[in-house]
Amino acid sequence: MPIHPVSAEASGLSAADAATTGGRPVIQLDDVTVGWNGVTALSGVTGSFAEGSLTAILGPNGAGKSTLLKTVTGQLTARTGQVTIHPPFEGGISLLPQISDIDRSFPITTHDLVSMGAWRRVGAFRRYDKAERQRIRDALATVGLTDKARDLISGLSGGQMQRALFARLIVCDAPVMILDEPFTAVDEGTCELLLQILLGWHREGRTVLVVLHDAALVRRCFPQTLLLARQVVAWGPTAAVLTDANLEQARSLALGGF
Ligand SMILES: Nc1ncnc2c1ncn2[C@@H]1O[C@H](COP(=O)(O)OP(=O)(O)OP(=O)(O)O)[C@@H](O)[C@H]1O
Repeated sequence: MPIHPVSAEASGLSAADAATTGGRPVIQLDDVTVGWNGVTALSGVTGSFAEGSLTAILGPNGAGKSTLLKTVTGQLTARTGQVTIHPPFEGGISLLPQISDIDRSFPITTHDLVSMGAWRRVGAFRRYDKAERQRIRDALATVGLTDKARDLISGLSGGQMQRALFARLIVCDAPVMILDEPFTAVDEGTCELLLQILLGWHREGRTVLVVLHDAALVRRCFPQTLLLARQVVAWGPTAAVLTDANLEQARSLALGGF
C-alpha cells in the first residue's frame, strides 16, 4: 500500500488545518459549492480529511452526501471553490459507489468485477500476473464469494453485490477509500463482515470516508463525523458533532429525514 506522509507545510496547508482532524490533510475542500442549473446541492464546504482518519458522512436525504463524494472523486466539478487532493494521494483514491448507481445488467462475472480493482496496476491490455490473480482469489475468499466467482453479477443478491464491491476495493489496495452507503440492502451478518473489513483498513492507516444513515453505528465505530445538510452543520470528533442540537439543525436545513 503506497502511503507516504506529507507534511502540512509541504502540502501548502496551515498546521491549524491539519490539527482539526489530528493528522496531515489528504483531501482539502475550500469554500466548495456544487449544483445543477437552479439547484444548489452543497454550499460553502470548507474542511479537510486527515491522513489515516475514519470519517462518517451523515445527513438527511438530499443533504448532498453523494454530491460531496462525487466532487471529491472528480465525477462532478465544483461550481465555485477548490478541491485539493494532496500529493501523493491524487491517484490513490478508490470509490465504492452507491449500489443503485451500478448497472447490474452488464454481462460481467463477479471475478471480472473484482479484477477491475487491479486496473491501475495492470492497465487495460496487459495480462494479470500470478500475484494479481492470487490477490483477486484472496479478496473473493475474504468476502466469502469464492463459489460465486464465475456467476454473472446480475445473479448476485444485494448483499453479495456489496461483498463483490468490497472485494474490488481490497484488490485496489488504495491509501484512500471512499464508500457511499456500503451497508444498504445487506443482512446483519454481511454488514458485520464488511464493517470489520472497513475497520481493518482504518487500522492499516488508510484514510476512509463513508456515507452512512445509521447514527448509532456511527457513534459506535467512527471517530470523526461530517454532518451535512446542503452545507456543513458540524465536522469533527463524532461525540461533539452528533449532538441533539446539531441533528435538529440538520433536519431543519435539509428537505428529507435521516
Ligand atoms: N444529476 C443531478 N441533477 C440535478 N440534481 C441532482 C442530481 N443529483 C443530485 N441532485 C440533487 O442534489 C441534491 C443532493 O443530492 P445527493 O444525492 O447528493 O444527496 P444525498 O445526501 O446523497 O441523499 P440520499 O441520502 O437520499 O442518498 C438533491 O436535492 C438531489 O435531488
